[in-house]
Order: sequence, then C-alpha cells, then structure tokens
Amino acid sequence: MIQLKNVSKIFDVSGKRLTALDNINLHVPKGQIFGVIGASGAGKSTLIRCVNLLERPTFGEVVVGGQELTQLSEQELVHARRHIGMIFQHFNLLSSRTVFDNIALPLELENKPQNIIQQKVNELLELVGLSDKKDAYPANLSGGQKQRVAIARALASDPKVLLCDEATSALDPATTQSILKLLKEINRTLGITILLITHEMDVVKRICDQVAVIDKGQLVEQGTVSEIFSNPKSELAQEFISSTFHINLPEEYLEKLSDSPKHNQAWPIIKFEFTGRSVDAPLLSQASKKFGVELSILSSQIDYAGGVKFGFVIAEVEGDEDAITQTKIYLMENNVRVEVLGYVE
Ligand SMILES: Nc1ncnc2c1ncn2[C@@H]1O[C@H](COP(=O)(O)OP(=O)(O)OP(=O)(O)O)[C@@H](O)[C@H]1O
Repeated sequence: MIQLKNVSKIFDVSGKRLTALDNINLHVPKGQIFGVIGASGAGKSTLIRCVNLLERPTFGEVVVGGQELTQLSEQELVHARRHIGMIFQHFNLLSSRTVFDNIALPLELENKPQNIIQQKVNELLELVGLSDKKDAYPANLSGGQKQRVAIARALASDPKVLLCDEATSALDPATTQSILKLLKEINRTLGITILLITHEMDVVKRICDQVAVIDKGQLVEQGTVSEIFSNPKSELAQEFISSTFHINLPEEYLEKLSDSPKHNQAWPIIKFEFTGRSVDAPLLSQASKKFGVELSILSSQIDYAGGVKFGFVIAEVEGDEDAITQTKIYLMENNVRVEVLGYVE
C-alpha cells in the first residue's frame, strides 16, 4: 500500500548538506499497522512527511496505493492526498471551529452537499465516541478528545492510509492506551493501512504488525513485531525493547551497589534479558546446577509482543569467579543478554 524506494532527503542548512533520510526502502502492506521507531533527530518526521509529500524527497520514489506521488502534478497530488489522512502530536485543530466544524472541514473543501456532511460527521463523531461534544471548541477538550477529533477529521475523506506523527506523545499513559485502541479498531474495522512514527517501543508493542528502526536517517532493522522482539539484531532495537521494561532494583541494593568488586566476597548483580528464542528454556536453573552458582532473583518481568514472550531477570549471583564466568558464557551462548549492573558485598 505504501512503498518508499531508495528515498533520500537532503536539507541545505546554511550551505551545508544534512542527510535526514539516507536511501530508505520500506514497504507497508495493505491493512497493516507499521511502526517506525527512532530517537530524536533520527529522521522519523521527515520520513512520514515524505509519504504524502509534505516533504519532497531529494531522491527516490514514493508509491501510495499504486500511484507514484513524485510524478504527479500539483492538482493530481491534492487529489491523491485525500486518500492519505494524517494526525499529529499536537492535533492541529482549528481553535475557532467547533468539533463538528473541524471534522466537516475536509468535506467542505471537497464541496460535499450539507446533508452528506451532516450524516458523515455524525457517523464519525459516533465512531470516535464524541457525539456529545459536537458543539464544543477545542480549547474545552482534553488532549485525548482533541486527538479523537483529529482522527475523525482525518477519516472524513475516507482515506486508505492514515499517517500518525507521534500521535500519542503528548498524552498521558491511560489516554495513550485509549487512542491506540481506537487506531487498532479503525485499522481492523475500516481496513485502513496505518503508518506511525514513535520513539516509544510500547506503542509498537501494543498495536503494530511490523516495525522498522531508524537511526541517523537509515533503516537499521525491520521485520514483524514478533521477529524483532524475539531476535533483535541491532543494538538500537535491543535498547528500545529494554526501554519497555520498568526495571526496579530494591532501594537497599541500589545503595550498596559498587562498580567493581571490593573483595572476593562481593557478588555481581546481573541483568539477564530473554527474548523469544531463550525465554521458554529453564536456562537459569540449568546454569545454576551446571556451574554450582546460587541465583537470588531481585526483580523480573515477562511481557508479550506480537505473540512472543520476552523479559528480564535481575539476580544476585553467588559462586566462585570461574563458575560465574562460565554461567555468563553459557547464558550468552543461549541467546540471553547478560549485563553486570554492579557488585554487592
Ligand atoms: N526543514 C528542515 N530543514 C533543515 N533540517 C531539517 C528540517 N527538518 C528536519 N531537519 C533535520 O533532519 C534531521 C531529522 O529530523 P526529523 O525531524 O525528521 O527527526 P525526528 O526523528 O522526527 O526527531 P524528533 O523525534 O525530535 O521530532 C534532524 O537533524 C533535523 O534537524
């Protein structure tokens, strides 16, 4: 449904070339929710803005619904954009218009008759759960309600594609969940293909079918959510996955933790990260038996994404130095990421 072929975007910043996108190739199949994740400045906004040519790529092709957009005339582009809805982090509503009139705007621009506009807007209000707010002004709505209005407005022209530019970044966690649920519902019931950009792996985990990781303008990894969560290849993908855990060490351990062992009765506190390839095997108890080490679990969490289980365990590991080294090697050989957080006496 969406294809970016060898897309590059180079900005001229005070006479210097800044490569914001570097030879991006991306395919979003029809009916999927596809997430692009990256840190600040990685090129996410530039990428999503290239899909509806709000930003024109310096090189490459942008194909949406079989149409190569860079080849279209201005007028053809206006028409093509009607099938590409977009929502933004800060909603971009018109403050002087009511909720109803904000949603009606795209239909007015298409010169639709009043009765059609009335019917369509009322249906959309129902869909996003805001029928009782139709006469309110944006200033009197919560962030989540504003995003619902923006979603309804984006759907008014019956788009085939919805682009979401950090759509939940300005919202609190509970509102984020409700907006993600609505996006999923829209995807499943209306069959709209969704491309979203985010810096939060939680968003990807909740609703995406596929994900691509962008770093310094390049796509460093892409695949299904279950593939990436079960076998992340890049360090960056691994870091984003780790960021979905809320790791807590007990306060008393944090106070006692030192960077290096002060004497030979200091035990390492180790974080073991499991992915889909390692989480189901009883690797910790195997290692404990095999090498004679004691593992006291201090914190752990298991989660699911794309049908794959993943998680971490933080444990104090007691044993002689050799046995602890063997344990670490054994676990790493079995696809467990091992990180020594520090030492306690
Ligand atoms: N219009 C522009 N003119 C010049 N440079 C730009 C322009 N837009 C973006 N850039 C630069 O391109 C790079 C990518 O920016 P972009 O906004 O796409 O990143 P991002 O991943 O969306 O970041 P953030 O999450 O902080 O919004 C940055 O170095 C940015 O400064």
